[in-house]
Amino acid sequence: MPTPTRIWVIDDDRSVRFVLAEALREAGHLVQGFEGARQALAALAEEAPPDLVFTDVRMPEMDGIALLEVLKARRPGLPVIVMSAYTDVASTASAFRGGAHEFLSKPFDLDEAVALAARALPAGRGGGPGAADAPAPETPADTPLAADALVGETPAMRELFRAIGRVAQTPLNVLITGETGTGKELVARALHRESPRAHKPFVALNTAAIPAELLESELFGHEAGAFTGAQKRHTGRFEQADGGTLFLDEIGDMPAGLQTRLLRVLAEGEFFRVGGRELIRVDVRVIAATHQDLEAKVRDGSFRADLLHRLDVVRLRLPPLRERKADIPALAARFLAQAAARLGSPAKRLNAEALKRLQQHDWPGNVRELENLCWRLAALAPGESIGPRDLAGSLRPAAAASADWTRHLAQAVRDALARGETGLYPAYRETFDQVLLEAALEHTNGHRQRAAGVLGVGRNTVTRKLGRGTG
Ligand SMILES: Nc1ncnc2c1ncn2[C@@H]1O[C@H](COP(=O)(O)OP(=O)(O)OP(=O)(O)O)[C@@H](O)[C@H]1O
Repeated sequence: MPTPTRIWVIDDDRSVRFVLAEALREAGHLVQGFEGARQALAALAEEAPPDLVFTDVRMPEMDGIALLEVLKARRPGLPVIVMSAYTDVASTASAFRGGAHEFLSKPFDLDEAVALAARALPAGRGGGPGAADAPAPETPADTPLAADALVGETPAMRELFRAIGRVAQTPLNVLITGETGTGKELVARALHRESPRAHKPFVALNTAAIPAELLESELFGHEAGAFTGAQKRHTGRFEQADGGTLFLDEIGDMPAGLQTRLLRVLAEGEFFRVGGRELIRVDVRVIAATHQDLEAKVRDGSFRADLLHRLDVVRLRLPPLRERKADIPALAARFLAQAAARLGSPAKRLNAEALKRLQQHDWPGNVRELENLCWRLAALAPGESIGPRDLAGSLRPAAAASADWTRHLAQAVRDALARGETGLYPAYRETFDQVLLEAALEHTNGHRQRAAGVLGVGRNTVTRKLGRGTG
C-alpha cells in the first residue's frame, strides 16, 4: 500500500482550516493544520517536510507570500498552493512570482481544492531532500498595488487575473482578444508590470492608428535619408522596447507586407532599420491585441497563419462588460472616485436605482463607455447622489453610443470585397433591417406595434419586413 501523502494547511481562519483539512483527509491524505506561518516553520525545523502546502495569504505576523518565499528557499521542489480572498493581479502575480504552484480564490469549492491537491502532488511525490539543493528562485521587490489596477470580482475576471499573474512570469508572447474598450491595454500593462521586465520600457503601438506607409519605420526605425522626409535617424518601437515589452494593439489591421516582416523579426529577434545596413538585435516580449476574429482573417487570407501562431502562444480573452455586469458597481465607484480626485470635488455615488439602470444597459462600448459616463456624471450631475434621472440621455442605444458597429460593418464589407463578392448592397440592407427589427422585438417582448414605435417606423413596415424575414 502506498504511504499517504502529507499535506499542511496554513490559515488563521479556523473554519477554512477545518473544512479543507477534513476534505483532504477524506481523500486519503494525512493533513496537519497550522494557524500561522511561524507554527508551520517551527514544524519544518523539527519534522520531515510535507508533500504539499496550502497557505492563506493574509495572516497576522507573517503573511503567506513571505512564508512561500521561505518555503521555496528551503524546499524548492515543494508545491505550494496559495489561497486568498483577494484575487487581484498584484496578489496572483506575487504568488506566482514567489513560485506558487497554483492560486486558489476564496471562497472555493472543496472538490476543486481536493482535485487541485491531486494534480499538484508530483508522481512519486517529489520535493524530496535532494530538491533542497536547487537554487532558490529570484524574488524581485514587491510591487505596490498600482493605481491602474484591474477591477473585477466576477469569476471570469478572477480567472483572467490568475492567468495574468502566471503568464507575467514567463517570456511567452501573448494575444489578448476582446471587444473595444474591454481593457486589453490595461491587461497588457499589468502583464508588463508584474513581469521580470517591469523595470524596462513598456512601449505601445496602435497599428490601426498609424498610416500603413509609416508603420514600418515606426516599428523598426529608419536611417537618415532612408526616404523623402527622413532627415534624422529614428529608432523604432522595437528598439525602444529592448529588454521590455512591446504592445501591438489592433494587430488585425497590420498590412500584409508588414506581417511578413514582423514574423521574421519575431522568429529571428533581429532586423534592419529602414534604409539601414546594421543588423539590430533586440530582446522584446510582444503582446498583441485585437477585437477582430483573427482565425476568420486567416481563412479569408488577410492575416498570416504563421504570424498568428507566433503571437498566440498564450491567449487571454477579455469578456465584454455585458457578460460581467456584477462588476459594474465596483468599476463605477472606482471611476467616480478617480474623477472626483481629478476634479477636486467630493466623490459622487450612484443610488440603487441608477445602478439598476446601469445593469440593464448593454454597454457596446464596454468599460470605456462606463468610464466616460462616470466622468460625465462626476462633472455634471447636480447632487452627490446620482439617480436614474441623471442618467437620462446618457445610455444611448448601441448604434448611437458607439461607432464600433460601423467599424465592424466596414471591415465586413472590405473582407467581402476582398473575397470578390458582389451585390453587397441589397444583402447588407436586408441584414441591417433584420438586426434592428429583431433587437426591437426582443426589447418589446415580441410586441410589434411597440417595436415599430421604438424604431420610429410604421407598424406596416415591421409586418412587411417580418414577412420577408420569416419567408
Ligand atoms: N477591469 C478594469 N478595471 C479598471 N479600469 C478598466 C478595466 N478595464 C478597462 N478599464 C479602463 O477602461 C478604459 C479602456 O480600457 P483599454 O484602453 O485597456 O481597452 P481596450 O480593450 O484596449 O480598448 P481598444 O480595443 O479600443 O483599444 C481605460 O481607461 C481603462 O483604464
